[in-house]
Amino acid sequence: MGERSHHMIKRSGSGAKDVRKLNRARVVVLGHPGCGKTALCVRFLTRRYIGEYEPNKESTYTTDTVVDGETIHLEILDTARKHQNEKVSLDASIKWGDGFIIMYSVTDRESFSAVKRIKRLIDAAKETLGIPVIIVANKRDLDRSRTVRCAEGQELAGELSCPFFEISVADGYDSVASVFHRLIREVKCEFLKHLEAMEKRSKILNMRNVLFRRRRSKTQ
Ligand SMILES: Nc1nc2c(ncn2[C@@H]2O[C@H](COP(=O)(O)OP(=O)(O)OP(=O)(O)O)[C@@H](O)[C@H]2O)c(=O)[nH]1
Repeated sequence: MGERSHHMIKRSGSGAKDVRKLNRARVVVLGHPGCGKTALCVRFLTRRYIGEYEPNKESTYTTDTVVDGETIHLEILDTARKHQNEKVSLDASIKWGDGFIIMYSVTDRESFSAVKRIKRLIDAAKETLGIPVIIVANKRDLDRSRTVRCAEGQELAGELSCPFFEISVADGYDSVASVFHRLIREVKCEFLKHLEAMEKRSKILNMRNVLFRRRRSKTQ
């Protein structure tokens, strides 16, 4: 996985099995303008739904949340409209993140079409497989104005191998929390895979060093 320097790993006392714990994670919320990114972040942070937000505003929020009994410190980047067309700054935001929410509105086909493009940007910027990405369809309360069927969202998510949620930020907090918690679980899972790969690599290097030293002592 990408840069992991900001993560802290807690280890238990001597003799006990090491406990690897992800203490912090960075989440980036991406999506076409007006799909509800700020509403999603504010709902998660405050449990409240506020109808209108300043558009085009990029914000970073921090919060502590408990997932599966473990507290995790989250930094959440709510990307702004300008970013959707500015590849360089979007790249920087993507490199910063550990996990991603790509959002669209079920009332806006254009926002649905943007999902694939955004996913490609994430894959290109991270240059590695297994980046945790969740696709979120929002505004399901506006069923009469719906232009994207739930099945289309599910199909797209399947194609991109991402978990999928269809929610209404306006309607409640629980589904919003489920999105963030699922993403944190995915980030944790990738983090552990990354640790295991590093440990395996260091074991192989150690073995090579031991063999090398043995061979040298024999020839001396
Ligand atoms: N009916 C309904 N409206 C919503 C929902 N979520 C957000 N909205 C409304 O959609 C509009 C845009 O929401 P924002 O959260 O500002 O969207 P954004 O993606 O942050 O927009 P930009 O900052 O312009 O990129 C606001 O008027 C919200 O009140 C929802 O679940 N249902």
